[in-house]
Amino acid sequence: AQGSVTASPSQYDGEYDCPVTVGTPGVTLPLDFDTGSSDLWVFSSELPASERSGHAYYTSSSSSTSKLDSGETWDISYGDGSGAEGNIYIDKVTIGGITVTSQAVEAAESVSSEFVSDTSNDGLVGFAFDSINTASPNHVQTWFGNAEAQLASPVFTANLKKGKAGNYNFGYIDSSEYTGSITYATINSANGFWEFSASGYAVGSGAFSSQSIDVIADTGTTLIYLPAAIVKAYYAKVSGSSNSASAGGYIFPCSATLPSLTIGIGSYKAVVPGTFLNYAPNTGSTCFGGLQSNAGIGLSILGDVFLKSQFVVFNQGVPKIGFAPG
Ligand SMILES: O=C(CN1CCCCC1)Nc1ccc2c(c1)OCO2
Repeated sequence: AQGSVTASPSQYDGEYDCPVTVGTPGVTLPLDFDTGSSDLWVFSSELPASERSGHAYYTSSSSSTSKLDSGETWDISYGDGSGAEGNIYIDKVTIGGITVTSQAVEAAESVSSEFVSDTSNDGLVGFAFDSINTASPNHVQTWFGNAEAQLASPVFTANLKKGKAGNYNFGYIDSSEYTGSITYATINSANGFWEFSASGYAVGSGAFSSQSIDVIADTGTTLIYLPAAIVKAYYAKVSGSSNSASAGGYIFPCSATLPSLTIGIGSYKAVVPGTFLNYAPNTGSTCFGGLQSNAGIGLSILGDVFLKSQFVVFNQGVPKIGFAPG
């Protein structure tokens, strides 16, 4: 089997949400596909009504195929401080025409305010490695982990776009979605992430600095977070920029012309256009950068600002990750 699903950007490309059908009869929910985590969780009838407002949700008792995963709970916290927790049902989950008949569906009993107010999604699908799934006392498998048996190849691809719909494909690589050739990097999955070493960076037309940068590819994170020294070197080329405590990161005049950012993957030079690095308006005539320091995060993240400039192959078989111009 093979599948494909549309990925729709929220405002400012903050996240990319995809329709996922759960249970029988199916309820279709827009879920945030997140290669930085490994829980599939949904807003549910078990939430207080106040936390469900503005959201669609899963009601396990209305699904004839739902079965309580007795004794199992989940509780997740994300790097941005948001979180959710609840209990678990086994039910049918279909994405892009591919159905997993016995998927662990983590039903939310409580969600943090960030999720209540983010009405773009009604939960998440984690596409990282099973080792960081939060179900307890036993891990549950990701949807992709369960779907792999149906796929010709243990791959999914991300074809995210700036300001318009893109897609995720499962089980195949569509050569019409990229140009040139795909360059792969080996994945170190020891921390449960799609983690690899980038080979360096360049700012605009400047010299490429060859250095190993440990990064994760995370579709669930909006921005790019890199070591402070690299970020400082980037904004040194943006007149009027500053690292603003009140804004929570680097800002600059919205009229600024931003240089591109090149990230090396092996010998491949992945270029993020300067326009992608003006993320969104801040206050007044200042704008907030799509590249920010990783200080305090503990790792570097290639989030959507980077990923939407590329065609990305996530191969869980090896594991390896591939990039080509989108
Ligand atoms: O938390 C996330 C991603 N997370 C994915 C699930 C939805 C809520 C956002 N990313 C993230 C991770 C570390 C960070 C950060 C953001 O901001 C500063 O440090």
